[in-house]
Amino acid sequence: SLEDLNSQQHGIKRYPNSTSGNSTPASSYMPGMSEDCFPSRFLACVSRRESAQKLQRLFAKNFGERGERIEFFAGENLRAVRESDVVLLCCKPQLVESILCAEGMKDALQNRLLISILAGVTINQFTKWLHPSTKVIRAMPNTPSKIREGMTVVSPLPEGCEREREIILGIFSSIGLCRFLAEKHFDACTALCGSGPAFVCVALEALADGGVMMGLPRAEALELAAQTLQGTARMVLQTGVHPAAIKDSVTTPGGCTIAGLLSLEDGRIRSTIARAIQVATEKAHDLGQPQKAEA
Ligand SMILES: NC(=O)C1=CN([C@@H]2O[C@H](COP(=O)(O)OP(=O)(O)OC[C@H]3O[C@@H](n4cnc5c(N)ncnc54)[C@H](OP(=O)(O)O)[C@@H]3O)[C@@H](O)[C@H]2O)C=CC1
Ligand SMILES: O=C(O)[C@@H]1CCC=N1
Repeated sequence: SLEDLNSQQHGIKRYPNSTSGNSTPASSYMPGMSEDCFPSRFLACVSRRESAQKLQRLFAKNFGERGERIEFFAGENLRAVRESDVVLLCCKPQLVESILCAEGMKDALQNRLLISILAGVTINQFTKWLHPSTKVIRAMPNTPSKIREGMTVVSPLPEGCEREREIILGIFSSIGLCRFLAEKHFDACTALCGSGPAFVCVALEALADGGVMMGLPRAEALELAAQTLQGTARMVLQTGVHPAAIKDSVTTPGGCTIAGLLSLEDGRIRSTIARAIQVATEKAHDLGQPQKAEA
């Protein structure tokens, strides 16, 4: 099947949301979890009251399709953590120490699952701020999660954490693809899928600009570019065909595609894009080191 081809050729796999085969009823383990391991109650914490109000307005319209509830807290991290089973940490890397070392936080986080999406901050760093009973994992989601087309990479869980694994998949599979990868790859994943949407948007904008240069109306040029990008990416994901094979199949000998491709190669497009991932990876690593992040 296409799915088999995917996992053989590129290891692409969409993990299921379901908890089939699970023998522990969710309610006996974590009261805030629904049966399918998706949280039934969310407590969103920010620092400023205006942010909480803004989020409240935003989520008033599009939240709770599975019956889950959301509440907003400004400057009340400790209270929210005490009422939670799973904590998703999404602050800037340079704020993590002050947030986790706030009075009472270490105790409040005992026996909780802490999921960090912070760039560059390692699990080893977290263990210094936390009680040993706090389970820490890292996740690196990206912006297309907003339309449930995200790519989230999650660090592996220790043995015996099947329930936590299902909770993590329940959360991140609901907003796109989710896969586990060793923590040593996280800085590269941060660059490729965390920063990736920004890099892709530069290419998208440039494609549309080229169309505009040749007389296309701006809106249509952007639509053509975006759908072309989406369609091609979906071919790779759904069929497992290598990008080089798609490129070759488009390229008629002596045609216009090879003319455009040679122009791209003159501009060293491949090494330019690959180097962007390299420097973003190096920077992501530095974000976890306080002195370097501030430099
Ligand atoms: N942007 C992206 O695409 C991705 C970002 N990340 C990671 O996500 C993290 C956040 O990045 P980003 O979303 O860009 O940052 P933002 O500045 O947009 O969001 C940070 C949030 O943290 C809140 N906050 C700040 N201080 C506190 C505090 N003391 N207590 C509670 N909440 C607080 C802010 O609330 P308030 O508004 O009230 O100040 C704000 O809502 C970073 O660690 C980044 O590495 C990971 C993957 C992708
Ligand atoms: O630019 C950043 O630091 C964050 C991490 C990945 C995406 N944005």
